[in-house]
Amino acid sequence: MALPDLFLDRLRAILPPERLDAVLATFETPGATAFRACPLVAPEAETMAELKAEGVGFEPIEGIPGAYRAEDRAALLASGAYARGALYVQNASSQLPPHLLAPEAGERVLDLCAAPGSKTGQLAAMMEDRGEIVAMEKVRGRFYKLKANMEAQGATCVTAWQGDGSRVWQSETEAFDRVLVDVPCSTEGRFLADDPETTRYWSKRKINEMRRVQWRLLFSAIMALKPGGTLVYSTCTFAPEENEAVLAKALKTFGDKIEIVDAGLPTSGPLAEATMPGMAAWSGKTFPESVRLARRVLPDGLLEGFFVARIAKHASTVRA
Ligand SMILES: C[S@@+](CC[C@H](N)C(=O)[O-])C[C@H]1O[C@@H](n2cnc3c(N)ncnc32)[C@H](O)[C@@H]1O
Repeated sequence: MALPDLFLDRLRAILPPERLDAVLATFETPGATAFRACPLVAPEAETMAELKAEGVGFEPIEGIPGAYRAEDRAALLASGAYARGALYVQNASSQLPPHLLAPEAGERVLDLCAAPGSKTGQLAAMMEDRGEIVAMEKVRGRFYKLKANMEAQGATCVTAWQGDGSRVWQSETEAFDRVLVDVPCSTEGRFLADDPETTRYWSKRKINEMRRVQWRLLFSAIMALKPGGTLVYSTCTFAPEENEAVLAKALKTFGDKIEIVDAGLPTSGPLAEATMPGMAAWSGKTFPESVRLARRVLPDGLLEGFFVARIAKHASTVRA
């Protein structure tokens, strides 16, 4: 397997031994295609009926509301619904964070690292396009992609801002009901053994660089969240430095003003079987017990490798 040796060694230390072979097998072939309907473009029932009428096969994904698995990717992409923007191709794991965040219509929501807008569009649909989603993106080209995607998905409640999300809290202190922090990461969950491009920029140094960026973003997200609000932190990587260690730093910094709470994922069924709790320790460091409430999603050919955590903010983090 052409994956970096250091990555494989780390994975052996991260995963339970009985899960290792199944996870390694997923790096050999691209995963199945998952998608969701875009109800702000056309009602979901109409889109699914249209796909059926065209002979495009799909089945609902158990445990993830509104997520479907396509039988044949090419047929899905050739469908009328895809051409009209009535459906959006999005990995099943990537559809989890918006469900954990559970935004309600009328709320003010911050999507701190938003492009290309897969989760922003999903949030807007969950909010029935009512309220406001501020969607931030630092990289100019990706910001324009985000804007185009929101237009295509009929998400008029989204205000796209180009800028550095790690600074937004300075002007938007405790201003949002919910915050999604889907941080940039070392993307280990997307590695493919026969595609060197997927691992090209990976290194221990990259992990450490990402960890610093992620901490600044999570800090900003917590500061921008109203007391009483909910935040979801997610990555598509296995590295504990970018996952549990970032959460542990938040707990150390903010104490009992924040709390990691149960992620709220199903406790039985295929999704539950594909996940494991956050790690208790890594590299000689023990994490606070509540970090175990985060969930690691292990890739299984449908779900890609992911990490999700839900944080409740109990009190203001602004110093008097
Ligand atoms: C994992 S991707 C987000 C994917 C997106 N949430 C989605 O579901 O489509 C992380 C994004 O954060 C952006 N980013 C990196 N640093 C940032 C920063 N300081 N502020 C805001 N966005 C940033 C990256 O350019 C990238 O588009």
